[in-house]
Amino acid sequence: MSNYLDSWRELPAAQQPEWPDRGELDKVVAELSVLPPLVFAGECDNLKAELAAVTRGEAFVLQGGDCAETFAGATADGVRNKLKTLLQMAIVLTYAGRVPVVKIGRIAGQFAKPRSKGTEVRNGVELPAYRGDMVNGFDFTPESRIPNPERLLRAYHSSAVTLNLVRAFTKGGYADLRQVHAWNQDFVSESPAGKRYERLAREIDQALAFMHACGADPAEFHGVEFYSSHEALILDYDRALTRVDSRTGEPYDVSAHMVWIGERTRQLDSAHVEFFSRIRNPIGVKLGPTTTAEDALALVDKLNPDNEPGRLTFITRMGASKIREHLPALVEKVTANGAQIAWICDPMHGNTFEAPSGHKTRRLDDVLDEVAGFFEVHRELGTHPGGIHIEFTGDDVTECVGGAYEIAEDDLALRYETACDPRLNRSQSLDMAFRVAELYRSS
Ligand SMILES: O=C[C@H](O)[C@H](O)COP(=O)(O)O
Ligand SMILES: C=C(OP(=O)(O)O)C(=O)O
Repeated sequence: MSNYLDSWRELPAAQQPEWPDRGELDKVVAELSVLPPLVFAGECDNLKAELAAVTRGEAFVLQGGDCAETFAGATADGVRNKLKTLLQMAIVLTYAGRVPVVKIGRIAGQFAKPRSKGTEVRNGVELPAYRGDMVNGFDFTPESRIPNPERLLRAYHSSAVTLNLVRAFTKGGYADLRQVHAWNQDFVSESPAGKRYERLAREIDQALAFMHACGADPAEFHGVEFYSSHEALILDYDRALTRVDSRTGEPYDVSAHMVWIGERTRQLDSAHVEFFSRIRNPIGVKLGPTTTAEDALALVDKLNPDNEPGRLTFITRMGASKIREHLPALVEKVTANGAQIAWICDPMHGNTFEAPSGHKTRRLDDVLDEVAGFFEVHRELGTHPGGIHIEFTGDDVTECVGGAYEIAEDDLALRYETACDPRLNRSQSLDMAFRVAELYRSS
């Protein structure tokens, strides 16, 4: 099995850190290889079954969280705020969109970032780019930017702590449907989206009271299934956390329920695609505007040769100005080929621009327009718009412009806290959920 799982080592692997000491890396990898799994293979299979329902048009994916998690951000408040945002969005989609929602966090492992440039220049000083807390430090000093393999271990432990909190919140009463009001009790409650949410929560209360009176109180009302995911970028880490499932004898990357391949590492003959072809998790591939239908079909052949529903999700990230032009041919040809795919829309990564202040940002209107384009294309082709993949935080940050509070480019510096790309804040995320629910109902 170890040769089978190591075939990727012969192939070009983009975006890997230049570890200064290979011996140190080997020591850390050996340690990671014997640590307990973060998730169980059976849970990965459950997610695969839920994603199979998405490919059949019976459910909708909400996948989201930080662009780049940080070790410092793995606190009870930080995790609870993200979870709260996702639960609020999911309830809006379920209630207003009338669709079961598969909830997947970009959480408990999203610690590595692919970068457009290998270095960063500030005031004439050039240093290696920050590649996520799993690799090097965010501080702009030569020491902090040196890749340090000890960080792989910290990423594992930070993921474990986060997942522990997520499991406690989602199964220990916090995600109970009777808590719909509690998720809305802070700064977001005063926003227009927060007020709209409160009205919806009151309707849910009434529906619950009615069902209770009828004697119905299913377990699904008292907790939610919640899954973890990240971009499996640093192959030494994800390989070290791959274990053979004792039930089936099949290998799973047990660092997360779902892992995805990024737009920058999805080449057919790349180490990433090879590694992913060997694991049995549900997997995603990001597809940008230059993807051809032939590229997508070749990925289907390599990554899902048995055409297993729920195994492969395509996460398209075209940009608002390109999606209506580029997505139709992809979806049409892949569908004509009979491939079982869950199609989901990442409306963030194709819509980033630099504000005059130098902050990377995104306009909420562009984000919503890409989602609208995604629904239009699928409606036109008679295929299923299967979900959204977004970057958000539970905090009141000012990183994306627009929304009901009209965050302007001049406001970005007020609370710009992301370690990499700009995220939607709580009320922008809720705004988005209402919009997506409307689009879903009318599609
Ligand atoms: O999150 C995605 C990428 O890591 C990010 O967009 C890269 O940003 P960069 O273009 O600043 O390197
Ligand atoms: C890097 C990312 O996206 P993409 O690969 O689509 O650029 C990401 O989602 O963090």
